[in-house]
Amino acid sequence: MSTGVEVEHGRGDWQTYGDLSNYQQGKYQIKTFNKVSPVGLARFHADQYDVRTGEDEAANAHAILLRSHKLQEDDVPNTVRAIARCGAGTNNIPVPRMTELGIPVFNTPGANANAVKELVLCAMLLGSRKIVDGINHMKDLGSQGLARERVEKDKAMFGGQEIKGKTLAVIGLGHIGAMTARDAEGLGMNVKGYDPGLSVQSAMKLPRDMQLVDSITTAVSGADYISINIPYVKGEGGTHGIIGKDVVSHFSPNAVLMNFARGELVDSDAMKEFLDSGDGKYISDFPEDLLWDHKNTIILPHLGASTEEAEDAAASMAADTIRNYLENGTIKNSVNFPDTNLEDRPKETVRFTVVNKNVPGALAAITDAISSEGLNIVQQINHSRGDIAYNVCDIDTTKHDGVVEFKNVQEKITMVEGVISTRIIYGKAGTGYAKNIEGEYFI
Ligand SMILES: NC(=O)c1ccc[n+]([C@@H]2O[C@H](COP(=O)([O-])OP(=O)(O)OC[C@H]3O[C@@H](n4cnc5c(N)ncnc54)[C@H](O)[C@@H]3O)[C@@H](O)[C@H]2O)c1
Ligand SMILES: O=C(O)[C@H](O)COP(=O)(O)O
Repeated sequence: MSTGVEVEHGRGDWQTYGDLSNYQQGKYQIKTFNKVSPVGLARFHADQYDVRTGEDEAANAHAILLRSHKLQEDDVPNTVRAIARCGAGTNNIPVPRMTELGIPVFNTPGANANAVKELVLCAMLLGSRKIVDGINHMKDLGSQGLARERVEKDKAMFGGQEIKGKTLAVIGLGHIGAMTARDAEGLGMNVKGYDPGLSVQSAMKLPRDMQLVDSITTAVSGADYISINIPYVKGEGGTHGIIGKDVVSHFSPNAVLMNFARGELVDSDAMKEFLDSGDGKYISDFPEDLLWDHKNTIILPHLGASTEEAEDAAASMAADTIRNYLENGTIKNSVNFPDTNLEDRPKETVRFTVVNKNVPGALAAITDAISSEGLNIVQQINHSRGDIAYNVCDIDTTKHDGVVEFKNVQEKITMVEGVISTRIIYGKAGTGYAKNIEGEYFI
């Protein structure tokens, strides 16, 4: 990807940060937590990437890929440029802190939605027929040699209902909720849904006859089945315990709540009270202390996204996203950084990116520093989101024979008030990254 011109900049050794013994110059280092699909990891070509799946190998990583691992700040060395969640929920990542550190966090919208939807449909059937009780009963009978003798007689103990004609309420009509609503209608159910942030993309996937309502309580009132498919967000205005006493008080006595989103969305005390008082059911892939062994619950391991297809799709999307960021500076599907996509880098230019606090004057300081070194910006993009701003500039190298002196300009820009990090995306993979850490320059 070189233009033939040598760009003189810091080597990105990060010597300050300890052990370099496993650091291969010239390759991006990818650290994984959890078991990430090898199909996805294969997107990191071995000539440019070194993927580390072992424990204690985070030192000097350039990017992190993970699933549900609860990421701590200590897992994130200063060399890390980006983090990707192979999946939807990013509540296991300290996203606000990563934003402060200038690190984009990505997820993989929709990549595992079909898998979750299928498990929700399965849960609905588990909730309408006594399938689990029946299986356990047959095992008991079998172990006593009575299975064939009692099978017809005992079936009367396990009668159920059909889902056709029943009402399903879907809370959250994103990738999973919209698919669930559509397929439930296909199975002959009446569907209603609630989502104050419904996207156009999701709205287009909703079944034609579904009823959109304007509150959770309206959605759950009179519903036979309820599926919650929203993110878990801590703090004020968040979704912690959103299915609380007030909402549960609107449940029909026999309602089945399916929670394949996050355990913390449901207030366990309120749910237990509801389950104690009638025939309602709770089906989830998140075990909560008060609920996991209740007679009216069916609790699975966290299996929603655990299909081969979903694991491959989520890991592939995460790997492509990280590659696009590391190799081109492009941001897509970030939960804390603005979408940013500059046209392909023109020939004979060098790409330079800056992450800075979204404060007045930073952009001007960056462009001034570049022009004061006699360098010309050919194309540029600057986007912001909340407290963070991101710039990508392509800088002309044609007027420089041999060496373009970029070292000084990078240091100058990195040390501008409010700048967090800068990157020269050129030459050897993994080099050219500089950070302003509390007023000190690291490269
Ligand atoms: N069990 C699993 O393995 C598994 C797998 C994937 C996702 N999930 C969970 O499911 C959640 C949803 O996944 P998705 O892919 O559909 O995400 P998504 O972002 O496509 O959809 C989420 C939807 O919820 C809506 N929403 C947010 N807050 C809401 C509220 N208070 N009330 C109603 N709607 C609200 C949003 O507007 C959005 O449309 C994830 O955040 C994750 O926590 C679990
Ligand atoms: O948010 C998600 O995508 C799911 O909860 C899947 O989690 P997992 O990748 O750990 O199975």
